[in-house]
Amino acid sequence: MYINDLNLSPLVVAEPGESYQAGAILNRWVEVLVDCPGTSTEVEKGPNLYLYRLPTGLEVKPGDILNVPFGAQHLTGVAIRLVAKLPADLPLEKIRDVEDVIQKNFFRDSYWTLMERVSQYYYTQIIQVIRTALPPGLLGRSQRRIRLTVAGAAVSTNTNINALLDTPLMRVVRQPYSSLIRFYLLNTIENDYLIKILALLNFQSLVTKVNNKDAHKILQLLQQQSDGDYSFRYLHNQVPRAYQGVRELLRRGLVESYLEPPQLTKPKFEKAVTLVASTFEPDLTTRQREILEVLRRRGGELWQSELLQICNASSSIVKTLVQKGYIVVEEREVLRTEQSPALAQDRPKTLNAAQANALETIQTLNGYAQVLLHGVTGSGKTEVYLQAIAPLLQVGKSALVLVPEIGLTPQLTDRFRARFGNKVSVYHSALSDGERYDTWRQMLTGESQVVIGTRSAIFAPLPNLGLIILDEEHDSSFKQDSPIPTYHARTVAQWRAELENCPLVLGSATPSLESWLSVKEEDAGTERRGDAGKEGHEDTENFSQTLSASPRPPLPASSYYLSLPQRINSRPLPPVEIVDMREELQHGNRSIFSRSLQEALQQLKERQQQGILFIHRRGHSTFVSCRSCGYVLECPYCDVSLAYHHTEEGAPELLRCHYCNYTRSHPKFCPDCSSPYLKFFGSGTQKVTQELARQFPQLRLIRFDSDTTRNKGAHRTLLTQFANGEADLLVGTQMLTKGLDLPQVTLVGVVAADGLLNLSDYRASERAFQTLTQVAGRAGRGDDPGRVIVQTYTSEHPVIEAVRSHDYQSFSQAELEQRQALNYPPYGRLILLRLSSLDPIQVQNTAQILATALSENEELEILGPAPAGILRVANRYRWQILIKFAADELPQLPDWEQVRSLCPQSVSLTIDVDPLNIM
Ligand SMILES: Nc1ncnc2c1ncn2[C@@H]1O[C@H](COP(=O)(O)OP(=O)(O)OP(=O)(O)O)[C@@H](O)[C@H]1O
Ligand SMILES: [Zn+2]
Ligand SMILES: [Zn+2]
Repeated sequence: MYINDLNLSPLVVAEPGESYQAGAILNRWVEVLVDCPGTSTEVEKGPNLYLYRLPTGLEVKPGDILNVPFGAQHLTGVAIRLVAKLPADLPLEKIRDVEDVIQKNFFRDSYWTLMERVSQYYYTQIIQVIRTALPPGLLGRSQRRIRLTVAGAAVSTNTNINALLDTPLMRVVRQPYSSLIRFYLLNTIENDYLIKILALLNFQSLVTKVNNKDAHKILQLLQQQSDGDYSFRYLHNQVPRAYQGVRELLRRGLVESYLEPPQLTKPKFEKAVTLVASTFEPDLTTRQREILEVLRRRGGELWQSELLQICNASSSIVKTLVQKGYIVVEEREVLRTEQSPALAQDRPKTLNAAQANALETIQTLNGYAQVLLHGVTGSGKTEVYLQAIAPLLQVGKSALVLVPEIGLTPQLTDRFRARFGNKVSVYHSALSDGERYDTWRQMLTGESQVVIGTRSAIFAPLPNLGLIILDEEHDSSFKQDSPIPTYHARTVAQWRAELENCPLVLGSATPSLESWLSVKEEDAGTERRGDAGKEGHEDTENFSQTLSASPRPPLPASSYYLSLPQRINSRPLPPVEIVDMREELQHGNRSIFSRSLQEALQQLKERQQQGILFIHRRGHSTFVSCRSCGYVLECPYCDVSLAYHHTEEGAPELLRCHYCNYTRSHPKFCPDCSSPYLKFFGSGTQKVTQELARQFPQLRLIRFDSDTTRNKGAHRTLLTQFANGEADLLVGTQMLTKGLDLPQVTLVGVVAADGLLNLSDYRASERAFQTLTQVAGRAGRGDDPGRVIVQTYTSEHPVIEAVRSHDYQSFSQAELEQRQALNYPPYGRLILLRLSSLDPIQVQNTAQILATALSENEELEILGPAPAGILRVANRYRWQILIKFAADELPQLPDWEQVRSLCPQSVSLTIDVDPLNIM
């Protein structure tokens, strides 16, 4: 954070009145958003919004990050709006001064507007949106610190130049940064040197000029501390009016204030060794020369730890070389961005006609537009993304690529890294806080780059966005169910593309019905939404102007439909065989594997090919019950049965709740009737792998589910093992269905499709079709033809038929007709109110009261209140109300604050806009 400190707090603090802008400033007050709810004496303007005065000489603009006093604390906040005139009734003396500008222009206008749209559309306070967008813990928990400047240190040490060279500031200045920054810093030193000398000459008079008693106390405290550095809070505790004292010292240039990022997210420093001598003199021992040679061969610069490791040397030899003047050792910041193994450089492929056409269309787009790239599995969508991004990087722009799950990022990121090298960074919630923080700061530099990330990466603060891509755009993991805001990354991406005026590419083999309908309607020339043209870019001077405006879905962009109807090299899509498990039973096959699948598994080994087995559930079995009395083992906190988990021979047998993670040991006897005959029902990944091991001992297996991929890097390790041929069969859940591109996989088996089909959700069919098509699409991507076997007890289901015939069009046609008839999305819109409480009666009553109040609005269709699909989870009782309305005419929506006020304290309410899970 040091660099920023230098930029943020000027080394020389201007005397009041000296500022050339002083006269021009009319707006003397500013509304500041702080991340601190609750009561304080500050003048409140709205939720988390407080009014402050701008001290003379301090220039503040909306979007700056500020430091403000708040009660007895100091907080970080965002400047929202400048205010020229105050209402007459405001007690002026209650308004406190802004302390300082921490970072200028942090939220650019378009970024801020994005925050506001998310806040309005998802009925979430803006501070919650900001929390979602920033790396964890960046706002609010930052600590303001005060330290002596060079002049301050001179005053304190009252000694010579040498002492000055060891002040915190000088240490900062001596940090090795890029040559440009270094140049800047060196210049600063020169100036500073003058100040320093002046300070030395002058210090007595400087001190006498400080005529504030508290300031003197603070100076003393800082002098006694070896680094000359304290948190403001500490000073505040020690000195009654620390606030004024610090201001005085700041004004005199004796101290400077800086913001220390949260503990978790401090920059990481390591020692770097740089070769500074060009010739090696005879004063060197052979060993020393050896080390210098290594350094030279590696380009003259290495981390010290690396150098020592390569040379198998100790740090004392480095010290000697420093003393002899051959090398310098400096502390340097290491960015904790996710590392990947070195990759062979990859060249753009020659596109086939459909790819070339798609690329050309994308490249001719100028500004905001939406492209649906509908390409069957293995049609080369990723290659189109890569080639669309390449020219953008050439002109200094950046690209944002969103992917559904971390499970598939290693392979995808490798492909991007092989093409674009270290211009690629990864951003998702499985990174450590430090990694997230550093990756995020890397984005702020504005260098052209590619960011690949999951849902929340849609908020990546890339300044020069040239393209946004959502890969597998239909995937439901782009939607956040909780916590609030319950945003959908696709919706946010549409706003963002509009605000940044860049194209948005939605890629999928099985587009969501939302995206499909929007291109179909564009085709038919119909306008779906009536409010086009209402909005240009927001007024940028005034941040909060839209705070009260009504929320709106993204504007229709000019949209394009691009199709990649064939696989690369005209490879056929794999034939899909449907096996009716009822018939298997009739033929006396009681195994969980049909005869077809057994035969195919048998052949795998013989043909030296690989297969993927998809199971809907992790764990062993869905439930355990007693054969004697029928008792089912259930979670004591949720209304669900416990799943049996048994990882391997000798491991403890456990029962686990998949909702709240409650875990207990597997009982030997029925808790109800003490019978020893407990039976497992349903099959999860564990049971299937056990069964496989029994029936096909020759097959080597890898289990890939959330149990086996919990550790960091596990996804990559398991997938690499499989890709290297260390196993014959990959057995896993949902997370292996997407994006895997392994040419040697010829067989895909779906153990039981029924778990996907029989969900009581209006989206169940769509989701089942998408999942099964994606899984099937993993087979036959190489030279050997693929084969897919889907086992089911309901072979007549229309989804099964559509998957068999690879027929997206007629499936979505039929599905859309049903949705339209019932006014479900994408025709109608939904808002789901989720209520929960520890008190079963109160939550039910509240739900009833809310539903009654809401039904007064005739434009809304109210469904419910109804208990949630699983009434009790983690001891909380859950009820819900579904609100349905027409998408094209936004009705007068309820006043959510009023709705909230109907909820007693013990009942919590979440408003889920455009919910995907309504079970
Ligand atoms: N023009 C091309 N010539 C040769 N090979 C190509 C070409 N385009 C893509 N490929 C290769 O074809 C394979 C499939 O491409 P890719 O993974 O991009 O498909 P996809 O459409 O993204 O698939 P899915 O949606 O199923 O994940 C990859 O191995 C890719 O390197
Ligand atoms: Zn029993
Ligand atoms: Zn539970």
